[in-house]
Amino acid sequence: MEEVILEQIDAADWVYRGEGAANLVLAYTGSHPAFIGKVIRIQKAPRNGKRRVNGNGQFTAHEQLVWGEITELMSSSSTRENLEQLYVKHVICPFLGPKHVDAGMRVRVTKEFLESVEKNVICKRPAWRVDAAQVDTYCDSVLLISDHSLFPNGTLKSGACISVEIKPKCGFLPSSRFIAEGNAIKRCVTRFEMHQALKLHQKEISELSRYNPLDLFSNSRDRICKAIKALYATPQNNFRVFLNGSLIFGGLSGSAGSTSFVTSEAFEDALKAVIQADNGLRAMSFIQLVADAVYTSGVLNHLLEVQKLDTLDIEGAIHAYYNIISQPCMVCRELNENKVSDCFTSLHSIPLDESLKIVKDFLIAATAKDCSLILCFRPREGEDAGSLYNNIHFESTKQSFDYKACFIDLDLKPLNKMEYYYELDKRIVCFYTQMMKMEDGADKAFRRNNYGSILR
Ligand SMILES: O=P(O)(O)O[C@@H]1[C@@H](OP(=O)(O)O)[C@H](OP(=O)(O)O)[C@H](O)[C@H](OP(=O)(O)O)[C@H]1OP(=O)(O)O
Ligand SMILES: Nc1ncnc2c1ncn2[C@@H]1O[C@H](COP(=O)(O)OP(=O)(O)OP(=O)(O)O)[C@@H](O)[C@H]1O
Ligand SMILES: [Zn+2]
Repeated sequence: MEEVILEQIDAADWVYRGEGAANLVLAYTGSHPAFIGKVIRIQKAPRNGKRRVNGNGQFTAHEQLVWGEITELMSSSSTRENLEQLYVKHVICPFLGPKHVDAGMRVRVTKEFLESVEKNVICKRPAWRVDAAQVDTYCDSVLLISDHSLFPNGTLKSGACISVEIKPKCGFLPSSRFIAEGNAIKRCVTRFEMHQALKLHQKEISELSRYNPLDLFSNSRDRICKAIKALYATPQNNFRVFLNGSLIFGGLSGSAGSTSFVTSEAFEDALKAVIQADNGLRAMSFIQLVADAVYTSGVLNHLLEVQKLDTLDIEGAIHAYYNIISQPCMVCRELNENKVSDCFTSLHSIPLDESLKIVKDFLIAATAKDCSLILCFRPREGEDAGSLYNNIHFESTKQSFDYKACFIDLDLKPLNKMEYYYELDKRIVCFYTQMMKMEDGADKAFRRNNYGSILR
């Protein structure tokens, strides 16, 4: 195909779909065959002038060591943007399968295209996202990927299409021997639950989520359903629903508050287009449908395997990181000399390739702990044995759906985030442990007072 360059005149065909901290995502509304059914992912630049810790430019020398053995990543004369795409294609895709991952392709854009897009979508963007970052108009390409909230070649005649986006986060409890005794709580309380407590304290969320990732990854139909119900009740940034590509549930580009009566009524109404159930039953039917698809597709089993590449936990991997950057280990330095356990000392004497593997696997797992899954459904009319898609028969509404499952936001995590990961982990665990102690203390005081009053 002749190379297409997106220019100022093309900007009007791209409409706001959503955004995260790093990228702005636009859906195509025009008629160019190369772009129908696609979205573009445009990199943002923070307004405070600081580069994101994800960084731009190329791999650092230490990153070249970590990723060096994956020749496909090294052989390019690439920019960071190309590397991101090659990382999805050559590192993540083999784990999750090409059916569930679209690495996309880079498309060249002019500065005027990006400036025009920025102007067109500004009114759709949440104010806090606008304040935080703008389109990086110095990029000369954007990533073109399939619009996973639609079916390719879908026409309006082929019926409505409903998709759900789930950010499942980490689905297992770590069991690494490097976890300090004082942090043993990590072995029995999920990272998600502990992080919620800190987020609430920092007012990043207004209520604790009811979602437990262990339920979603449990492989049990009932527990998966429990997880989807919890995501529906407290969606935050973990759950959204789109109808024909338009948001009908959850927070666009950020966190949503807990589901109110009004929100659930509106959702119930929007579901009319796809779920053939009585009013009041559609949302529950939809939740069941999503749970069935998660269960039968088994896609989360693959994701969990990738997450579990993090075998040592950040408390172990951080030492390997210092080996790679050839600097004194700040973690061991902070522990006073007789407290540095033998297992840390032994980690500092492993061969370099072992350290590289530990950190590489940790970073791949970090991608898998932060990505999202989009499940997209369309009602199937009549028998279509030739369909490319999985089929699910939904007994409670007597409907059949085609569905597909794709992962998005499979970004490469920068090596220089390792210290941040260590610090964040410490903060999360510390806050949670303190909170438990205080609750325990308050509980004891409560019991003391009550027994006291009973005795009196
Ligand atoms: O550290 P976490 O678990 O809070 O994850 C971050 C996410 O927070 P959340 O899912 O809300 O807890 C965070 O999501 P939000 O921006 O809060 O929606 C990002 O996905 C961040 O990744 P990156 O810095 O954009 O590459 C994520 O950072 P990574 O840890 O994946 O690098
Ligand atoms: N291929 C896609 N198909 C449909 N919708 C998409 C696609 N990619 C992204 N989106 C939508 O755009 C939103 C933002 O995309 P994405 O998560 O990739 O941004 P990000 O800036 O990388 O996020 P983060 O804050 O996690 O770094 C998603 O939450 C999703 O709703
Ligand atoms: Zn160390």
